[in-house]
Amino acid sequence: MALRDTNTGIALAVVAGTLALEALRRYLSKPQKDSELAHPPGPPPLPLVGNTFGISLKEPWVTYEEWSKQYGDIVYTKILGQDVVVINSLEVAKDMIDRRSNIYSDRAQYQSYSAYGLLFDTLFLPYGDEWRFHRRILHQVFRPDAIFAFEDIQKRKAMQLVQHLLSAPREFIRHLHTFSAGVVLDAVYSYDVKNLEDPFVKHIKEAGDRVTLVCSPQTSLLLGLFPFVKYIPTWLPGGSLNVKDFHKCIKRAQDAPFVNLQRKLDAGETPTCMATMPIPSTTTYGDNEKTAEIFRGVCATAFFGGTDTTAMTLTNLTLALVLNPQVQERVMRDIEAVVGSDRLPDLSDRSALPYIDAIVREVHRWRPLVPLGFPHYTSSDDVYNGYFIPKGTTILANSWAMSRNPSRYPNPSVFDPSRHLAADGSLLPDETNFLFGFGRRICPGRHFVNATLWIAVATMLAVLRFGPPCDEHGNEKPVEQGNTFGVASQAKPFECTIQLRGGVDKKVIELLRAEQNS
Ligand code: HEM
Repeated sequence: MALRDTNTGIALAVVAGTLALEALRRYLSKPQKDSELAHPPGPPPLPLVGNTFGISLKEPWVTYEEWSKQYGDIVYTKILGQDVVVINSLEVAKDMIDRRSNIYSDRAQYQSYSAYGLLFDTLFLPYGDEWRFHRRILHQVFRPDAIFAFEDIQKRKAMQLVQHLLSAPREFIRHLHTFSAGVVLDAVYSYDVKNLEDPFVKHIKEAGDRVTLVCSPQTSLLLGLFPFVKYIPTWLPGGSLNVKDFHKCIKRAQDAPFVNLQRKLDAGETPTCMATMPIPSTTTYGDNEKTAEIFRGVCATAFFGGTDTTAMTLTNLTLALVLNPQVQERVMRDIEAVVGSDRLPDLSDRSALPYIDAIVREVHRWRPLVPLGFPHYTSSDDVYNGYFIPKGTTILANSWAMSRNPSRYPNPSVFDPSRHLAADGSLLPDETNFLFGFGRRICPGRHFVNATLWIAVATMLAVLRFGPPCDEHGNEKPVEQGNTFGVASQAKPFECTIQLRGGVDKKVIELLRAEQNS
């Protein structure tokens, strides 16, 4: 990472200077407010920097939740001259972002997005025709009734995951990443990943990391003020921001999977994956070449958007299982009753095993992966409940605060899947969709990832038992329960034990072996 290899003191000074200059630029260039209506309430801003320094750097979502106790569900603040509205309640978020989605569906556009060619990725595109075209493709592939096409991949990869966990349990986080990359790469490009050393995975991972670096708010600011940073040679500190090298890296990650796929097609294979799905003739954008280029970008978006998110959620899920043996016991009993012990569960058992879906929902709620969602941006002025929300306001939906609402989720810090079940054991209507965002921008991969997580939990708990770590004398050690911080937040690395559970039928062991040898 570029900022990691610079001296920390210099980096801090550059960032502080950058922030101050940017604040001054925005303050001077900002037109006066043109409405008599008040903004929503919020903490009084300091000149130039606004409320920037009153916000926790590690957990801004906690600061915003505290503000909501004083100012209400919708809080206005100014960060570096930028209007920001933070929404802390699910009802208000639905009211604004879902019901007024024609106003709340845009994304802020930083100069770095176009300079680095990031607009191949749906996530960064402004609201408009090209974005709609992306969403049509994503919907066609990942809508609930289309994802069954990927069931075999999810099942096969889950069986490989169990094998990996049994053979090297200490490296479980690595296996969860291999599994996630494997499912998504196979679903998108029909590429079979064996391990994380795979050169293909390395290329795509490097491209993903560099996209994350360039789109971070600090780098965007830095590049806005010091555009020459783009030309720093690759061998100097900061060289990973070199724009020419960046383009090469992204192009390699986007094109290589297609070259590989073409080889398969030339050899007469008929792989089922996103990249071979026919694009309906109504789904075009510009000429054929442009359509094909966009299609490659949407495939890469699915890989970038789907891989780390799946692995990080599985890491949180493993922590939840280690800390809650009673949850594991219940799943094992359910699987025994519904599936028996001589085969593994598959997605056809899903409706008969609602507790596993409840676990998946609860892990999204218990440790929200993207606690502030991805910022939306208003494309025109709005008036909400008598408050003025100007065009160009950044909208942050505080999913973390929503997931901690005690009237909706009593004892919110407790991992309790049964809160998603009715008294008769059936699933309640899904109230955890907000953890995938809002309105027209809601994550298009949510049904696919929930199916992937379901099959992973079902397969793991049919065969394995997760427990706390032990020292060399076999005594249990405490489990690390902290969280990392960033745009996405996950469990800090922790230790655990993973063992074959008692009573697993020989047929199941043979099935797993057969999958490993295939
Ligand atoms: C646990 C896993 C995941 C979580 C928590 C998650 C969460 C999110 C969130 C919060 C957003 C922003 C939504 C908004 O702006 O309101 C988003 C956007 C997006 N996600 Fe996911 N996601 C996950 C998995 C996936 C997967 C598996 C895929 C693809 C197969 C995917 C593809 C995308 C794309 C393309 C967008 C951009 C949507 C747009 O801007 O229109 N995500 N995701």
